[in-house]
Amino acid sequence: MSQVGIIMGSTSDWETMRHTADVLARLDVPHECKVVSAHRTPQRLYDYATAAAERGLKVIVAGAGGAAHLPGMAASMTHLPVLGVPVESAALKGMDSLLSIVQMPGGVPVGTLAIGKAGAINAGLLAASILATADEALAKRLKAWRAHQTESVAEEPA
Ligand SMILES: Nc1c(C(=O)O)ncn1[C@@H]1O[C@H](COP(=O)(O)O)[C@@H](O)[C@H]1O
Repeated sequence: MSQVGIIMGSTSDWETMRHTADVLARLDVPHECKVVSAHRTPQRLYDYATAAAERGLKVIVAGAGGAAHLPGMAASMTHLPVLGVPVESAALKGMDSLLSIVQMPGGVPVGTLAIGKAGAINAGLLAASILATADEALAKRLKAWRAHQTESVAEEPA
């Protein structure tokens, strides 16, 4: 059963959001990936967000670009933690996505990550960290990931 639901506003977001899926796969965290849009498929979003907790999901990662209302609207319909990834847009380089996601009204939180690939990677890691608070084996895998990352940073620039 999937623990993390990765949703995105369009198939065009996959190039970014695949990094979230990749991190979760490497950490052996069961997850699912769906295209769901607040704007284009509002009923699909309603059905997804309202059923998410019952289906056993623990965290939702929502990526969207431009007028990125998807993470906030998902958060409005579930008590699960929602992590928002601002996808880089062509016109405004993702500043529009970032500002659409980050400035939520008090009472409906979205944990907002950085624009683009780094945000997508960190959303996967953060989702895993949340799950690891109740999963010792996953916590060990996350610690190993960090250790490997530390070891792989070169001491010399060239
Ligand atoms: N921001 C949203 C939402 C939403 O927030 O519901 N639905 C689609 N989109 C975004 O529109 C951009 C362009 O989509 P297309 O490439 O399909 O034209 C995508 O980055 C998507 O996340």
